Amino acid sequence: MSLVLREVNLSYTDADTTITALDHVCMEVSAGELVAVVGPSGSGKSSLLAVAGTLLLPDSGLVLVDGTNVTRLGQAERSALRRDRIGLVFQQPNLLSALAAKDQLLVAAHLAGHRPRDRRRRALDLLDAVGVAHRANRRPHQLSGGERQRVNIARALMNEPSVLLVDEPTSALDHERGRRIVELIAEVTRHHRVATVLVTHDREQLDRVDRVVEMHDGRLTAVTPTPA
Ligand SMILES: Nc1ncnc2c1ncn2[C@@H]1O[C@H](COP(=O)(O)OP(=O)(O)OP(=O)(O)O)[C@@H](O)[C@H]1O
Repeated sequence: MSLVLREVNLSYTDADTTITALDHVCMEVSAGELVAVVGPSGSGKSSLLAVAGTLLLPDSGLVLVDGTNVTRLGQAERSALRRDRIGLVFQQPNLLSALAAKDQLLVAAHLAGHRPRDRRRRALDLLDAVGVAHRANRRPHQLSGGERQRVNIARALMNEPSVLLVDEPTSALDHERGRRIVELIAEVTRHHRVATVLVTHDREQLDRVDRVVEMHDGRLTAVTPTPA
């Protein structure tokens, strides 16, 4: 199992109040599986991704990435694991404004220590796979919103992660472009055998996912099969 959350609890303390964001959350995602997380605003979806992505440590419970218990790792080890095994895609593609599309991917691979020749070939292959090879030399402001999100997805795959965490990737896109991005995420999940968690509020885009889980008040309250 690529990603396992077991009895995960997370709370935020704000002045004199404590907000429970994750309440005994359990989840398992295997390689090549796409799981969607839906739920109302404030239900804990982004907190779930932050914990799964090792950006936040839970108050209690286990988070396993490829069998490694991340809650036992020090900060440097956790950063290395995040860089090497986890791909993150956020709502707004956080691309570097000065760099061309292919260089966004090369920087990610450089930081992970991949050989220059390998990383150049992989970057171009990935841009081709997500449909923007013809935009490889363009900078973010020269790309459409959909193209930026495609580059973002390609970059997240650059270091061959086991786990792909995607937070509302279609919120800045129109319906048709959004649908194509979810299709792309389904394709890369299968092709690259990543365990993908997709947070979305758009229930119309769930026909390409393997499973849907619902969050309410920090709890995973329902697990539904893919709509027919
Ligand atoms: N840094 C923080 N400090 C205090 N409370 C927080 C913090 N981040 C989130 N929360 C609270 O934790 C709860 C869960 O928030 P979270 O962002 O995980 O929900 P969400 O389902 O992703 O919401 P949305 O769909 O609006 O993005 C909410 O009550 C939120 O107000």
